Amino acid sequence: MIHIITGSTLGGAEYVGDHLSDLLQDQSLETTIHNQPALEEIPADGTWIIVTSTHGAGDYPDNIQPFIAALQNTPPRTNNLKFAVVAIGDSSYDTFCAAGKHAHVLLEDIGATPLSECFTIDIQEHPVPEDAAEEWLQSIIHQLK
Ligand SMILES: Cc1cc2nc3c(=O)[nH]c(=O)nc-3n(C[C@H](O)[C@H](O)[C@H](O)COP(=O)(O)O)c2cc1C
Repeated sequence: MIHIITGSTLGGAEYVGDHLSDLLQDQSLETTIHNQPALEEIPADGTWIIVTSTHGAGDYPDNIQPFIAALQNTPPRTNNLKFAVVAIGDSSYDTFCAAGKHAHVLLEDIGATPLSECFTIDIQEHPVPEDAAEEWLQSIIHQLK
């Protein structure tokens, strides 16, 4: 099972999560989308794809903050957990994609196995972030089958 966990304020990261889910299902892979992620409801095995934007001054969107805090405070066993992070942001901020970059390091710190580097999408360059995310997915999808 591939769990798609989104952090979004304005909906953009949620759209990217929906698009990745559709593409994965087209390849007969099973997905569950968590737009209000709660750590206790998401098994720490299989694959997590975290898709998060950055808000405030390098902060996580509100909806994903409790999930991240729970990961920090009560990390699950991650021996069987692979992950990838898609970070969406705007390069006009000094804190470009800070939330997604933080999530990537956090998951590595708690022992999960990365499937790729943290993938950043700059909305200045990619006003439709789904397209960049789709291209990225093609580069890692062989690891998900
Ligand atoms: C108030 C505000 C603060 C933002 N702060 C950052 C930031 O610190 N770093 C960054 O990379 N992008 C920042 N952004 C850009 C958003 O991450 C970007 O617009 C993203 O596409 C929003 O995705 P969402 O619709 O999922 O919330 C900010 C946007 C807003 C409106």
